[in-house]
Amino acid sequence: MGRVQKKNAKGRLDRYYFLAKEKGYRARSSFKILQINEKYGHFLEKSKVVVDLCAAPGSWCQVASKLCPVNSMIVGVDIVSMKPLPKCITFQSDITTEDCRSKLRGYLKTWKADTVMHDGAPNVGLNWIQDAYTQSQLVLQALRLAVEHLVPGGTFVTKVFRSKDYNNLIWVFKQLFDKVEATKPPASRNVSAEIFVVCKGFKAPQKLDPRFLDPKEVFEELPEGPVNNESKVYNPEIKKRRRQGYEEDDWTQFHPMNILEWVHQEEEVINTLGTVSKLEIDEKSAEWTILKKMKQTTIEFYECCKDLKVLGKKDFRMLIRWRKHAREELGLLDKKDMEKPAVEMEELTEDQKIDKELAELKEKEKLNTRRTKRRKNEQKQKEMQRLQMNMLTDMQIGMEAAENGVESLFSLKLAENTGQLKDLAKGKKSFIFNNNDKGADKDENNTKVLEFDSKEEEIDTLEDQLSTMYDQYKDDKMERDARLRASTARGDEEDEPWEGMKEAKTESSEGEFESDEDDETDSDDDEAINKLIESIREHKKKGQLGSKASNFFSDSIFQDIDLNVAPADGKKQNQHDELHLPKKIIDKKDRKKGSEATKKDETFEDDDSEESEDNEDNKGGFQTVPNSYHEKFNEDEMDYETDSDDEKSREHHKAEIDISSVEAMTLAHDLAIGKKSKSDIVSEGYNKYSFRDKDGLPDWFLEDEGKHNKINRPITKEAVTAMKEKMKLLNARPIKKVLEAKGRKRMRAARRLRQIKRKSESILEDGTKTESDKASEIQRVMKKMTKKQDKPNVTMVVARGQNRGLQGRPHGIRGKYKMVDGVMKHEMRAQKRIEKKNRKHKH
Ligand SMILES: C[S@@+](CC[C@H](N)C(=O)[O-])C[C@H]1O[C@@H](n2cnc3c(N)ncnc32)[C@H](O)[C@@H]1O
Repeated sequence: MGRVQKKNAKGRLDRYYFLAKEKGYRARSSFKILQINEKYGHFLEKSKVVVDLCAAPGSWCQVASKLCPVNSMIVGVDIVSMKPLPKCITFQSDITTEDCRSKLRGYLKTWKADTVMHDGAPNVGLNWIQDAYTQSQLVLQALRLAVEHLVPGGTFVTKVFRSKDYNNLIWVFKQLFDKVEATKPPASRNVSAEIFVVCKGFKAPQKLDPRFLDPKEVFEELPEGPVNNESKVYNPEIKKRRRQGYEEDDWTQFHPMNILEWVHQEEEVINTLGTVSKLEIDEKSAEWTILKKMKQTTIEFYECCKDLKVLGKKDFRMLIRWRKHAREELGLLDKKDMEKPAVEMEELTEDQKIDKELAELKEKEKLNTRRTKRRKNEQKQKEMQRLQMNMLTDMQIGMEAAENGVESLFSLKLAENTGQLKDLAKGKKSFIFNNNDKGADKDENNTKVLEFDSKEEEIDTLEDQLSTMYDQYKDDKMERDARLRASTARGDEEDEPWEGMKEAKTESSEGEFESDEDDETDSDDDEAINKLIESIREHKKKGQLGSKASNFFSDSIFQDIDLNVAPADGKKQNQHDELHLPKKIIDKKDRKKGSEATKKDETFEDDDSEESEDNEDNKGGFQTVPNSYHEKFNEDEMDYETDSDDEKSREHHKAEIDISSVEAMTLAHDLAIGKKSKSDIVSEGYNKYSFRDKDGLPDWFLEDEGKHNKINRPITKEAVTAMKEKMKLLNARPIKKVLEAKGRKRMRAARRLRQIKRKSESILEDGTKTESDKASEIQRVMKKMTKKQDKPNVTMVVARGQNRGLQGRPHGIRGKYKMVDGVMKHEMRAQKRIEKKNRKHKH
């Protein structure tokens, strides 16, 4: 039993009191209904109409308004006046009167309540008899109102007190509800005799026997019979119908008894506990000084003695055990105990001992298997949760490995069992443990041990495993992450800032650069270029090019290239046969023949010059063809006429270029002001990361390295400012809502126009009217349809005094109205006054 609270002023200031203050509830009893609601299936959350009987000061109403669905109707009534509550209707009335019934009916109208709550307690106090009687009456009245207003299946929560009428009331509740349960929420003080009864599933009988709600019938006295108080101790909630009323000359319900008297008592010991309210302790008595020292005389024992009415079975057992020890201490052993012959334990035979041990072992084994099963289940559950919550990160790799192996990929326990732990400790990793290898030997733990002949083989296998796991991890990640899927499909470099000219990933391109440097034949160059284009096309087909690269290669000149891979033997063919350049460009080239002003691409300057020397007509070599995209960056380097198509194409590129990072902006600035040239960018591409030896490195390693091994590009203040401006502009764009509203406005205007048209047409078709009539009618229609509709006048109403918190239309108000607080109305009036004054001054 927990600590018993004191029922004095200080005792009331318990944690619920402070909690209620903190949460803004008007009374600590709010927690009672909160706890009841929690325990009995959150019925408030499902209630659209709630009636709170005896609601003052209103904390239950507050809870209801918080938990019930939005726009629920909460009606509270109390005999005393209540401060208005937001979202609640409250009124003052005695729930036992006809006035209350009719008012309630008036508020609920045709609605039926899902929940009726009653926390009534008579206000008289001091007089126990009067209290108990009026309380039971109040409960019956509350039940009457509940029966009148509850929906079938509805819930009724009421407070009852431990009294003679308790069982009778419970019996009545059971006739009217499917499920009736008594509860004492933790927020209800132990010192209080209040109990809450939760009745669920209102049966809503067609006809109700009036005797159910008649106090005279319900609380009718039963013929006297023997009282079994003992049963009250061990089964306080016994469902027997006993209507005995109050005992003769017993007008109180509070019966204290001296504890020593009970200890000395020989008969009816347990029965006494059923009748007594409190066991009083006389601290001065000599016997108590002995009993006080017993280890059984605990703080809990003291607390239990204070109020026997609120004790449970466990507490009564503790009291009875304490009495036995007390009697032993005082030398008052029970006669029965004295008479009882001591039971001697017979020695077990050998067979019996073995049987017992066996049974114990079996039990242990059972427990063990149960425990392992439970652990496995728990692990599975965790795993499921991880999956559901998308918590699978790189850690997953290790987790999956743990699932594959006995315990993990590197099971030290297993190494210990096989005697290899020492070698491992020395750093000799010449073995791993794997469950999946079929050819491996099985050790006693049903685990296969793989021994490797050489270190290399071991490393290879490990790498294979890691690569497979990494692939699987990537697949899983792609499956889960749609964004990742999309970005992979677009190409991984999508969001990366400009990194300079990247080393081509394909073997062919790598070879190409090398062959360039080695100064090999032109045919080799051509072949390599063809391969490069081919590989680009393949990438494009697979959608593996980044958006910038896609933009670049989507230029029309690339579409027209007819790839014809040059023969590897190096035989030179006509350049036009090998690589068909777009006709447009060839024409331009032809037109340019003989012109000395041809400027060449800086990057391939040497090659081009060589070629021009070799072949004047540019027939023998590959010609770098300028396109509009290049022109944008280096217009003065290009020398060809621009026609309208080129203009369009240039515009198209301009529109598509989106500088999305400060680095890119810096680069763009540098290019624009001539601080950087194209060749600078190309040479920047050759950085310390460009020629890394990637041979044989696993994908996961390269990918991870790619994320971090990047050149730190300088950024300028101007670029940062430009980016900020760009973002500002982006932010300044109207939000979706505004755009939608504008769209709606336009739609309405179009609809009006259509209507005007339709009406005008019908007017025009009317043969009975003159032309002038028709014209004036059309004008009228147009005026009517385009007229701005005046906003309806809204009357501001301030509710003062008793009217505060009143629901519904205020008396004497017509048309649209709005409830406002006084301050707002005053302020608005003042504002209008000032405006009027200003207008006058201006005139
Ligand atoms: C314990 S309080 C209720 C507290 C309320 N549930 C809350 O949390 O704020 C008991 C209330 O019952 C009211 N009461 C007692 N007899 C009543 C009656 N006949 N009709 C209406 N209310 C009554 C008292 O006025 C008192 O406010």
